[in-house]
Amino acid sequence: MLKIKNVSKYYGKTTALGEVSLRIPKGSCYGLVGPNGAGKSTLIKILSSIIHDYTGEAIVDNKALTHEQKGKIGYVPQDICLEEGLSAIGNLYLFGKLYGLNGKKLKLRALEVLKQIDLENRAKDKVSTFSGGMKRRLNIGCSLMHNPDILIMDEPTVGIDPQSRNYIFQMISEIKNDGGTIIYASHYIDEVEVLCDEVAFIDKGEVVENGSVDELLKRYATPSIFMKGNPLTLNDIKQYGDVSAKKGGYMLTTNEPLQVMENIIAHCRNHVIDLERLELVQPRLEDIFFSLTGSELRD
Ligand SMILES: Nc1ncnc2c1ncn2[C@@H]1O[C@H](COP(=O)(O)OP(=O)(O)OP(=O)(O)O)[C@@H](O)[C@H]1O
Repeated sequence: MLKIKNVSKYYGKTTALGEVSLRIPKGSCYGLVGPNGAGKSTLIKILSSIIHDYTGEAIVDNKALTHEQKGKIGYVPQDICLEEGLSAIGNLYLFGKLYGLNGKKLKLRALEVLKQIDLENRAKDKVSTFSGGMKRRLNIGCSLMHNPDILIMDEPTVGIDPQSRNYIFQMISEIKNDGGTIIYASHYIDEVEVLCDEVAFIDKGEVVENGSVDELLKRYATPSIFMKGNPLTLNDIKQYGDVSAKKGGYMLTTNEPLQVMENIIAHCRNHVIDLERLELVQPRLEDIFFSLTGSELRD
């Protein structure tokens, strides 16, 4: 379990984080979601012991985040941090040594990690010849060298191809299956929705909401129905819920979507309206974030 209690960090007059408290369960994939400048990287840098001048407490397995606890954490920075002139295995050796590995242990661990990041066939190639996605995978591999219990990833899929993105997702589910904890910061909320068990919404340095993804979806998202018909007008449907025009049709929110769908079908049949589309729209985390903060997540 990782706990953050009343953590604040200021840069001059800028509040990067204000009294943030979170509990991150062991073995979970925990999403930190917020727009650019929300404070995600600052929180991650505190947990990775890169930033020390903060107030509040960070606690790992019931102990304050000290040098000893630091070894339990792996950090994948937002910007790729590799030695371009070294090979993939050379970089893994370098980071492994920084974490205190050497000799046979270092070599064995590097081979394990190479397999995990699926770069065995490029082990001896220089990083400067790698694609952006391969560099991202190697960057993650470097942070796994000391076999951390908690892996913190800061926007790990920015600027990569879909194939590498899938590799990263696969890696995350394998780490989770092995009992590892992942903290995944992203402003790609669709990724968080797929990968994470729990999520914290961060905006302007504050946690505006947190909890299990399923629970938040249930708690906040009102079901919506999208419909399009010829000739379907606002007057035909406004009696069934809140309606807004969207994509050439109408979006209607209601707490009784199935009943309303039945009513609309009956109404269209009785009024000779050709109903071209009638769909239940799945609630999304992105809509919840927007309704709570008024902030958009995308660049
Ligand atoms: N070294 C710094 N000096 C001054 N202000 C900073 C510094 N680092 C971050 N900030 C400010 O702190 C706030 C939080 O930034 P942070 O990088 O933590 O956000 P973020 O959510 O990670 O955003 P992004 O996704 O763009 O990295 C922002 O207002 C940012 O401008």
